[in-house]
Amino acid sequence: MDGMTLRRGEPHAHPLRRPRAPKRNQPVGSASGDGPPELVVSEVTVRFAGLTALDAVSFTVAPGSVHALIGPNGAGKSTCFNVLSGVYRAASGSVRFGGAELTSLRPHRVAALGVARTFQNIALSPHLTVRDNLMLGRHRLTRAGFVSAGLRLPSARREAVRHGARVAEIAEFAGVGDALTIAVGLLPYGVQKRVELARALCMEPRLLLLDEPVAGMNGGERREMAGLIGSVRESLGISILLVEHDMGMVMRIADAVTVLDFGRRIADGPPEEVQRDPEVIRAYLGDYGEGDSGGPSAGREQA
Ligand SMILES: Nc1ncnc2c1ncn2[C@@H]1O[C@H](COP(=O)(O)OP(=O)(O)OP(=O)(O)O)[C@@H](O)[C@H]1O
Repeated sequence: MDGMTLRRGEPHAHPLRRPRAPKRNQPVGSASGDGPPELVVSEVTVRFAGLTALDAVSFTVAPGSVHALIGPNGAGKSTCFNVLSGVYRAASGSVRFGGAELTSLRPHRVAALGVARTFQNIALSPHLTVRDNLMLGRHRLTRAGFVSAGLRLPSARREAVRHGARVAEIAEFAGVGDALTIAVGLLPYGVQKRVELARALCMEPRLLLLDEPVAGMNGGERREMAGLIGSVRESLGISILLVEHDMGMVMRIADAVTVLDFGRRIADGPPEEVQRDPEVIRAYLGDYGEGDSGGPSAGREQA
């Protein structure tokens, strides 16, 4: 299953047999020849004690699209991500990814279906090298058992070589190929965030959940990350659902936007429509204060 497709439209090519290593952001292939299925979130409700964090929220992430989930602080975005990745249970509603119902699955079962996630705060092992962190991302694809790996049986060695080559390829794609032997904790913040995205790609996902991928980055780092996310969509055909406060980035890279406010969906559609929606403008003005530049149409100049 891992890395068998060079790019969409070339389903039989094997990226590891290519004569030249891909340069940064060149296609590296996806998990399988299959495109991702739709992600259909239907009427999902989540309650914490007396608080309704998500109130019958519905939206659909089209296959191969970049879909942004936005909203003021406390709107329910992280709660939604946690439902999609199996961390929180919904009180009601469903989340279908192809033929699978995700709401009843635990996180490792959701991951096994090809749903990978990055976190708001970097969740890498800082003392391990980039290569080792990325190899950990391939854990679920590893077939060699503990014993055969420990005994360094030929089959386990061959598998390790194959995963190592794939890791190097994905690292090149993400622009961190030069850092494979460096401990993650020694790298600049923006590079660490790209390593995190690369680790998610190492799971050969069909759907990527990116939680504030450019939070804390400077302008240059933001542009690089936006370019990388665009490349993931264009080269790998992976669906991407992202939570992001940087509205400039959302409006530039998202194909569709869902807006939450107090746990309710208040808008859903193409970015240019959503940013003109009076209810969305009201929600943001309420959150940021009138005249503040943090509203949904404010960020075009950002990043
Ligand atoms: N584990 C929890 N227990 C109780 N309440 C929670 C829990 N997680 C979230 N909430 C509450 O649910 C609501 C939605 O929170 P959530 O973190 O999903 O919002 P968000 O849109 O991601 O906000 P932010 O942009 O600030 O990260 C908030 O009122 C929050 O306080």
